[in-house]
Amino acid sequence: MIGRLNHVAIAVPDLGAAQAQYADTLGARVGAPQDEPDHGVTVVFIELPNTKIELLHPLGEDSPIRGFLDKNPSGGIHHMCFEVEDILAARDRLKAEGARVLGNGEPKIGAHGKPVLFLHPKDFNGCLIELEQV
Ligand SMILES: C[C@@H](C(=O)O)C(=O)SCCNC(=O)CCNC(=O)[C@H](O)C(C)(C)COP(=O)(O)OP(=O)(O)OC[C@H]1O[C@@H](n2cnc3c(N)ncnc32)[C@H](O)[C@@H]1OP(=O)(O)O
Ligand SMILES: [Co+2]
Repeated sequence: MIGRLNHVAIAVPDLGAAQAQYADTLGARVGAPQDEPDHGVTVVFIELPNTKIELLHPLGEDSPIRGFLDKNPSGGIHHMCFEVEDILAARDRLKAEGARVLGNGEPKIGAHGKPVLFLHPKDFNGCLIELEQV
């Protein structure tokens, strides 16, 4: 059911510093910061030949990554995003398997303008999973 690895997300305490590190130290192709108010984050995408890295920084008072950064003040890998062809079919299959779909269970539009859903990290070996319909 899951397809390509769309991105690996890293929560970072200083977005400008992380952006500069990927651009200058690692020599990567780094995009511009993008506010995602519906998701409570500002994101920067880094284009790699085979996938993307998403740098995440909290946006607003109720950011879902605030607790993670409080626990990991120097940052850390936050989630992996897998592509699916049919996100509602994927959601229903996962729910039937007992996985917890986060939020209200309905897809939101993600940073690429496509529907996304998140699955509880405790149901997947401590790894928060994002699904994106492509
Ligand atoms: C723009 C979009 C896109 O790409 O298109 C995005 O990616 S938006 C990316 C940001 N959006 C999201 O992440 C939306 C989905 N996430 C959420 O709803 C939340 O972040 C949760 C995953 C429910 C966690 O929320 P919160 O940290 O407030 O809850 P909590 O403190 O009760 O955490 C429950 C347990 O999960 C652990 N936990 C929390 N975040 C985790 C993570 N990212 N990876 C692995 N474990 C994690 C905590 O340490 C804790 O474990 P212990 O109990 O063992 O201490
Ligand atoms: Co993401």
